[in-house]
Amino acid sequence: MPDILALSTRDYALALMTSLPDAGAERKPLLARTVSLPVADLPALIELLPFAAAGELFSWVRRGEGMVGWGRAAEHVATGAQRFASLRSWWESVAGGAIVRNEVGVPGTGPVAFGSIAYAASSAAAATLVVPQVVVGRRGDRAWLTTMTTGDELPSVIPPASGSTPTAPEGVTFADGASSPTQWAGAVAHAVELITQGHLDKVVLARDLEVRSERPIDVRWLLARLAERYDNTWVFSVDGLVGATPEMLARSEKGLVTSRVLAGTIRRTGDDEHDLALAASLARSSKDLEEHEYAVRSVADALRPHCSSMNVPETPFVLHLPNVMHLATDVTGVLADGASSLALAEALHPSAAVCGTPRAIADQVIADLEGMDRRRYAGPVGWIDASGDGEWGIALRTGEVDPGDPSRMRLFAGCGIVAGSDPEAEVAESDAKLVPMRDALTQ
Ligand SMILES: C=C(O[C@@H]1C=C(C(=O)O)C=C[C@H]1O)C(=O)O
Repeated sequence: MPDILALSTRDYALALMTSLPDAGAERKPLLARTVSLPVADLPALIELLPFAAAGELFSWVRRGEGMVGWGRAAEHVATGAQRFASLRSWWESVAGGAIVRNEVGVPGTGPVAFGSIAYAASSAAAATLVVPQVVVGRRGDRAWLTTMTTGDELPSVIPPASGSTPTAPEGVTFADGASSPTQWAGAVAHAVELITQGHLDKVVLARDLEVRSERPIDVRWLLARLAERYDNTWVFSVDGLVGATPEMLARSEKGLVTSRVLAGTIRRTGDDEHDLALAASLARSSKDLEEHEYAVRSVADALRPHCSSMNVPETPFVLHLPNVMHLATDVTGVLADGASSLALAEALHPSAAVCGTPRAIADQVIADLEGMDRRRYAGPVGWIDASGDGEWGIALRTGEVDPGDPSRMRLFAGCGIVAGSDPEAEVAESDAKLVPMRDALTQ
């Protein structure tokens, strides 16, 4: 294994391509070493990412804190109904058998894996956990560097410097995905009918857009734009899935569990005074409050068996993002059964924020009306450490780089549909939710 931190970023990318661990390498124990880094001169985390293929770059960053990683020391892929269980048991054995030197000791240090999980058991997309070769993290006034390998020797550690300048996408075009906005409005109208007839209370319907660029998409460009503009979100990159999600499915840290539930949305106009009036109307809108209530209940019900005490606020607050505002509720609990963050994400997925109520009927309506595979959109995305602590957001405001053609991507966005939903307004809301990724690709 070459000394990866001593290489230029371009050489590094080449070295990476020629030194991926062979199939048998994962059977060796994972070696992980975390050292403290001086915070003072550390560049912004996303700026540290080297030039590499989309699937080799990892990010979980909010307001300059979090982690970035690159390379692959180990990985596990799973599909089907057992995908969560398969990832969990793989991680338990890898992290449990790891040889670790950790001089920092905060959540996210030591062995760590980034993951993203297909929304549906029937999806053609997989669920993956990837242990990067290098992770750099920052939290408050602490920063660290973790190197990991399943080979014999850890890469030698030198303080990281900024990677090369990311390249802007060029000649980007967008085309309808599985359905045109008009067809999708038809699906929404159909869903409203099913709800009015009493078949279900709420269903979340999504649509997709096909993106083509004249050159391979440099995900570092997208991450930097998203981080700069959406500081109320977690800016993620896992295995070519890139986005800025405002919704935290499950965070678990030292026995405290939190989940940020979003449902109920209004578009921003750009006029601050008008937006404040809209925020007030959102907080009073019975349609949005109803949609929100279903989502909060689904999260609280799924967390309760794992918690000794819980706090479920009765009234949501309004979360302001540059493109939209959401009704939001932060649910917290004290963990009673030692479930890992990934096990909690499994228990919570899919919440009514991305599926509906009742869940089984909503899932069937989604399968019948959406006419597409959500792949990893609306599935959990995040990270887990050796203690099981971690953060799993819902992969929203996101796009997936085509693994076979890095100049192509698919973007996704969806809306909660209830009895009072208007199909045209839902098309406009889904357009607003596509704005972060569209802008990152074009501006
Ligand atoms: C489904 C999405 O967003 C979800 C649906 C929301 C709504 O319908 O109001 C709000 C936030 C998210 O929970 C998406 O962004 O694609």
